[in-house]
Amino acid sequence: MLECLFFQIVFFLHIILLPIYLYLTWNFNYWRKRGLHNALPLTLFGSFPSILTRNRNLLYEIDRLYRRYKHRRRMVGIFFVRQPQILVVDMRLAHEILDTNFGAYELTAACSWMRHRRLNKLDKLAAYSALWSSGEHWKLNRSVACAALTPTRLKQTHELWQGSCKRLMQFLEYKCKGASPEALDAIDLVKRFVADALCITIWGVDAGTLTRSKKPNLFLQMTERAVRQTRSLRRYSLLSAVMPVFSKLWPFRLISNAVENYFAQFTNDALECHRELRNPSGMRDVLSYLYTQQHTGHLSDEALTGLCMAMLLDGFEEICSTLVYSIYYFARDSRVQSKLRVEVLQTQQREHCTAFGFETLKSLSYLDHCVFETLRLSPTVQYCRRICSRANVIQLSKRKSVQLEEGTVLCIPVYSYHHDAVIFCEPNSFIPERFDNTAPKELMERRVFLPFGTGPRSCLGKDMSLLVVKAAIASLVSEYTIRICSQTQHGYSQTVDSFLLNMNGKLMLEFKKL
Ligand code: HEM
Repeated sequence: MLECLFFQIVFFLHIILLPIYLYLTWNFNYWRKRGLHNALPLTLFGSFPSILTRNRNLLYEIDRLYRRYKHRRRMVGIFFVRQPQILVVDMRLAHEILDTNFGAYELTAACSWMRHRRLNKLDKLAAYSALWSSGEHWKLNRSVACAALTPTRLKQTHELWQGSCKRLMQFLEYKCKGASPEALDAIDLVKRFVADALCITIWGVDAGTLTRSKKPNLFLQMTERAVRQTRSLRRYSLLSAVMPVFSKLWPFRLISNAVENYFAQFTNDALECHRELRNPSGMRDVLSYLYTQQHTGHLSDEALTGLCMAMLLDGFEEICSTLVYSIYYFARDSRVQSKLRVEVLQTQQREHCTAFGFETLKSLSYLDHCVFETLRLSPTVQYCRRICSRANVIQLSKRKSVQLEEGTVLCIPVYSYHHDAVIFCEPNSFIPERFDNTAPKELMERRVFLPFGTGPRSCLGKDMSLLVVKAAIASLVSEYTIRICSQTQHGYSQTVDSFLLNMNGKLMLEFKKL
């Protein structure tokens, strides 16, 4: 009787598990049939076990594959759970995909996901972001955002960030007063500063994130909420890769109603200030610029909110991460920090100034190299993904080529390029001096260094980000020494070193007034 029950259970288990097994492994011959070498996929996991085990960042697994194939193949077939994708190993091919043959790969993973959801129906405001849009929408969004961030306009806005830096230093002083030793959470500090700098640049008003108020700041809370929501898209796209029907059953929203309403109201209030000329930015902010466009008949109120919100959310996390990592590397390396301080203080003396002007900030070459070294070692965008917008043939060697179908996803492993010892000696060390011989610009032109991507879809916030990050660092190191404190030595560094900077966690550092 028991034996019979046992066989029945085994039989039913087979009936249930066999279709799942077949479903998950059905595609595993996909690349072999097309004559492309593929990294051996595992059932359930595909080429990346950590997608499900979550024991380490996906980027390390991409890096493992990159190292295995880098001198042997231009690209290899991989499986994102069961979805066939391509890992682009050859940097020249990456250049072709991102830049010279852009027409064939114009979609990014983000905008392709948004396209499938019929843009504008859900997430009205996200539709104004160049990051999330495609086709004509993308061209329009990108051109409006780029026009608001031209070098001339950035020069005008620069004074606003100087105000943000001043508020940062006042806030730091206030925070350090009671603390002993002066240990502060660097992530919290950076988030407050970046929210302040972006808010004054975009809306022309003070977000109040660097005030002494003990109450949680609503602007920061809403920004973080929106960033968290876009992050959870990763989990959602994983489920969609296993079961494409999932995305139809559960239409994920990128920006919740509450966040959308908050920023719509915020934009309205800021516009009121503009109309009554109570604008503290002296009309140098992005909203004022867009408002003049609105008067010439181009933009609706919804577009104004959408464009402003997109600019905040497309760059907030990236600037925060770059700034937090930079500060962390300075705290770990007193030699670099001292050398940087000498450059900053000597320039201050020479120019007889405390705050750095636009041109002066650009001329601080060691600071420039420190920021680029941070972006090399810890690129905030670890890999770029592109999607074939039409069927396309890629030459693998003189005699061999492979046909890629429309919709094929290609992964460009930026982190792995930045950590390739053939290009960057001692790739895992923080050495800003490496850029003394070869300037970051030259490496970017050779497409071996891609902190801001390359080609028509490269980052449009690059110049603004570099200026904001450099202004904050110059202010900090000119007045404080930054050191790792005991809490960080025995815990947090592990999390940071494992690359995934946990922006919801803490990074305790010591700030000591000079
Ligand atoms: C240090 C800070 C930043 C870093 C490291 C960074 C990095 C990048 C990278 C690597 C890409 C290309 C992604 C790809 O090719 O798939 C990108 C795209 C983009 N970035 Fe940034 N970014 C930063 C700040 C910003 C800021 C402040 C803004 C907002 C003004 C912004 C807006 C965008 C947009 C809209 C795109 C998509 C462009 C398009 O598809 O046409 N970024 N960023």
